[in-house]
Amino acid sequence: MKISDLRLTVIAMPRNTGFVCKHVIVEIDADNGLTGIGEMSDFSHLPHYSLDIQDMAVVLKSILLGQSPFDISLLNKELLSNFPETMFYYEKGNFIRNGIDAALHDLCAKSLGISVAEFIGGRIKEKIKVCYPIFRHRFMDEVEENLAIVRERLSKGFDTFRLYVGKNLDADEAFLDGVKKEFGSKVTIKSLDFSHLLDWKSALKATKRLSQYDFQMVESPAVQNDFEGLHHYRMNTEYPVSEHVWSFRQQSEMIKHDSIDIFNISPIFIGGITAARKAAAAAEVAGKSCLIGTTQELSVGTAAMAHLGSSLVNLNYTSDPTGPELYIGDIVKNPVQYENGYLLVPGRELPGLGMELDWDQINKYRVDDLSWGNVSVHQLQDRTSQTKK
Ligand SMILES: O=C(O)C(=O)C[C@@H](O)[C@H](O)C(=O)O
Ligand SMILES: [Mg+2]
Ligand SMILES: [Mg+2]
Repeated sequence: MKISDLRLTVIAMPRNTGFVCKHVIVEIDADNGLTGIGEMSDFSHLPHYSLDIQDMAVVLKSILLGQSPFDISLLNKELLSNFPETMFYYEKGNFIRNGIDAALHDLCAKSLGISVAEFIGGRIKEKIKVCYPIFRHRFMDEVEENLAIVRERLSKGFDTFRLYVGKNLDADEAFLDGVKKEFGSKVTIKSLDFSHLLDWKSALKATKRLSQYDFQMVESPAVQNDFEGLHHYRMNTEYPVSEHVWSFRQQSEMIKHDSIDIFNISPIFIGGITAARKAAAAAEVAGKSCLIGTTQELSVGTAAMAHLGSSLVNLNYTSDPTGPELYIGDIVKNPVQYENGYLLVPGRELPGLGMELDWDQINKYRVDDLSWGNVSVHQLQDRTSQTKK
């Protein structure tokens, strides 16, 4: 089997909040008639750093055409030399490699008639516990809106939430207080996510203030790449600490500095299923836990994470992928399913990722390019359509 063609389609998909995220659907054709699909998800981070989609297709074709899709290691090596890692969380080269790597996995597994989970080592679980995100409060009047989201999502089976914090601690506290009073033990707060907004000492002070409420762990409580700061934070708190993995150098520094307890691994931020498996194995060898993070993918990207999570031995904390629940639409005929707060892994009987593109939906949301226009810093950081200053 040889790769014969590649297509990239840009989708602009609004979230329920109105905030629009751009994603790229990847299709890789093989000379036996099969097509593998993947997703480069959520280019809305760093909106002013925009990529030329036509140019990207030309470069990717020059790397992939004529190659065997089974040469995944070789192709990843080649992709990495063209779209290298940087030490930055939202580096878009990782997004590009992720979409291609997922499509290669889909294509190879389809050609073998097996699911991606079986292709990468088999299934340990058939469903993955996930939590619903509550985006960062900037104003007190957002507290009631966010409590209403908890109410609505709880009625749909999501009993675990994560909270982005650190911009308005009065509002963070009021929200946690509201959750405790209204929902008590029916609702679990998995994590407080500081998203690198505060230095470790300020994050520690904020954590102490919020620790009168129950939460399981704390994410990104230091500025990016402050490995020692994370270690100091960790040594001064009783909560497990998690951090995203965005480069192997960064992961190795976090291991060396014993910075964290849990690696938040998402294929999008480390550059694919292949890289994510490597990161999970490194975590396992270092005696650390994992969870599957998210950029808020559509169903193709989320299915890839479900297959990955299904095969990991050290996935022992609640994971984050809830993208398909956040957007107003999707691009497949059979979106991934959530049940009682779990993401269901597409079944063994479905070859590849188990997703089928829906061209009516794609044509509804497709746009020409990845250019972004005017998005404010707070919209970017807080993932909201809110324009109030
Ligand atoms: O844990 C995180 O950090 C995220 O989920 C990042 C978010 O900004 C996410 O990428 C989103 O787009 O909402
Ligand atoms: Mg995070
Ligand atoms: Mg995102």
